[in-house]
Amino acid sequence: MGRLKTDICIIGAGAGGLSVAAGAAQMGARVVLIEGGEMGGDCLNHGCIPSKALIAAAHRAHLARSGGLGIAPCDPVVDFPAVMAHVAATIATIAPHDSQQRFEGLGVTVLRGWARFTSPQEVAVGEHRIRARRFVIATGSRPVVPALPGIETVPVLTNETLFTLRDLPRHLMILGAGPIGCEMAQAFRRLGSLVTVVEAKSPLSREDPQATAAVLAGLQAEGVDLRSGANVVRLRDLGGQIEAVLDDGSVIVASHLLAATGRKPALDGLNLPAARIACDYRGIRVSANLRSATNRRVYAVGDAAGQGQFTHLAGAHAGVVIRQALLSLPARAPQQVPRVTYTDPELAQTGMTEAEARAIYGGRLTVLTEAYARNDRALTEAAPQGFVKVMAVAGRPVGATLVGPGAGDQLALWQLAIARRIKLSAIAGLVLPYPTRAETAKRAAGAYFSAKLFDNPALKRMVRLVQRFVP
Ligand SMILES: Cc1cc2nc3c(=O)[nH]c(=O)nc-3n(C[C@H](O)[C@H](O)[C@H](O)COP(=O)(O)OP(=O)(O)OC[C@H]3O[C@@H](n4cnc5c(N)ncnc54)[C@H](O)[C@@H]3O)c2cc1C
Ligand SMILES: NC(=O)c1ccc[n+]([C@@H]2O[C@H](COP(=O)([O-])OP(=O)(O)OC[C@H]3O[C@@H](n4cnc5c(N)ncnc54)[C@H](O)[C@@H]3O)[C@@H](O)[C@H]2O)c1
Repeated sequence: MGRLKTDICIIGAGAGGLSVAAGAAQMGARVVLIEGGEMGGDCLNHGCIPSKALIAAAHRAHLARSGGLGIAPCDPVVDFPAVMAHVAATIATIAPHDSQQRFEGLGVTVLRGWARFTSPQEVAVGEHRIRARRFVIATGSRPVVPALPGIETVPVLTNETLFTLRDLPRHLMILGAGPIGCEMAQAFRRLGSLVTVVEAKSPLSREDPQATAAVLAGLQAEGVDLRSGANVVRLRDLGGQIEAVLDDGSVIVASHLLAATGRKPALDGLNLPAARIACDYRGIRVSANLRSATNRRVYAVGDAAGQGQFTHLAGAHAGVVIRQALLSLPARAPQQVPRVTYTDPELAQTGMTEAEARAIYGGRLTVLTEAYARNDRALTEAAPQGFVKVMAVAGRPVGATLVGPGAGDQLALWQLAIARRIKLSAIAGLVLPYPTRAETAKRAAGAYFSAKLFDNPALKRMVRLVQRFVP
């Protein structure tokens, strides 16, 4: 049995754990990193990377099928095994960055196995016992499969198995229209599957309703059969087919079933009581600095910290832990976390939605909406759908909602502006390259001032006065 003493012991080598490990090791700390599954965690192996690689292939098929701008549409031949080979190759290209070899090269001790606490200051993995000054729980989350009558009798795909498919589903039924459900519905539809989505409540319910409507209109126009406010009351295996009976009496018969009904923190098996670490359904109970409320040696990052499920949030959490655990500096988890749903059109959000801002600021809120239909680049592409909506208070943005191609990339400007409290006047005054979709940001910001500038009798009088005297 190996007994190890270290400065930091990290459980989970996904986005959060790897970022803490890389930062801590390169700053001179002794680091033990424990991974029970695959290095790289969910994002690399079963999440962001395979889903976005699949979405990219589906986008190509969609472009070919759409034609337009003088290009005749065609019925693309989708070679699904080749599409999945692209997905696997993308993972393989990125994997070395997250590999055991790379981390050992950085001086990290990497142990493969499932970790469990044996006491408030010790973790066991296989034959090893690790005592550490600080522990970081970075164990991520797992898909929740709903306990529907008959679900145990049918094969259920989750994100952990979806990307191992070798044959294109003839008819994919998806439970849940959150980001996973919507992204995968559109991708599989574009690749040629029939797709039915059953959503118990409302699709993308966190998002701005106007933005959601634009995304859903796109999905439905492409043939995704979306059943909102519908519940599956019974599932049955018809021998190679899956039958779902909904609460309105309708019946769906599909070849495949994907559960995209949310995720719960992966804390089972950690034996948290042995370390006096409190948790709830969201994750480890942590303070604003991500430290366990009940065991001060312990931090949680990423999905396990229960503050949101995004790779960039896990990365930001890692920085918060490193500041405190290595440098003894204060730090807090970020409050303003952007999110993007990678449908076409993309839906990107940072800061407050209109509804959130209105609830807080009431009449002080100004909402500035700028449609891409007024953007020259969008018009050259004959893709005028979507808009930028900016929530502004006292001359500064407090939220931004973007819908359209590349909305996620264009969100960066608003993320910075809101985080750094940059004034709308600064954005309106930017010189941006023409023609770009980013100009929509400048126009939206400019709209805050245009009424004051162009419909202002006092200003008009002043301009006329000045004009009388200038030579
Ligand atoms: C289909 C899908 C698409 C997504 N797309 C996006 C996206 O586009 N953008 C985005 O920002 N986010 C996306 N996400 C979310 C993103 O994948 C997660 O938020 C991110 O992976 C969380 O990182 P993490 O480090 O907290 O956990 P993970 O990456 O899940 O890593 C946790 C690791 O801990 C290991 N582990 C767990 N328990 C133990 C234990 N007891 N002992 C040892 N090891 C353990 C696991 O094996 C795993 O490798 C997506 C998720 C899914 C499912
Ligand atoms: N682009 C991205 O950044 C991205 C992409 C995918 C996933 N993620 C992360 O992963 C998390 C999980 O995604 P998700 O889409 O699985 O979860 P989610 O919780 O966001 O959405 C799940 C949906 O399933 C519905 N639902 C729950 N039980 C149901 C049932 N029995 N029948 C029908 N519908 C049911 C819910 O009402 C909800 O709309 C997200 O919250 C997000 O943080 C991010």
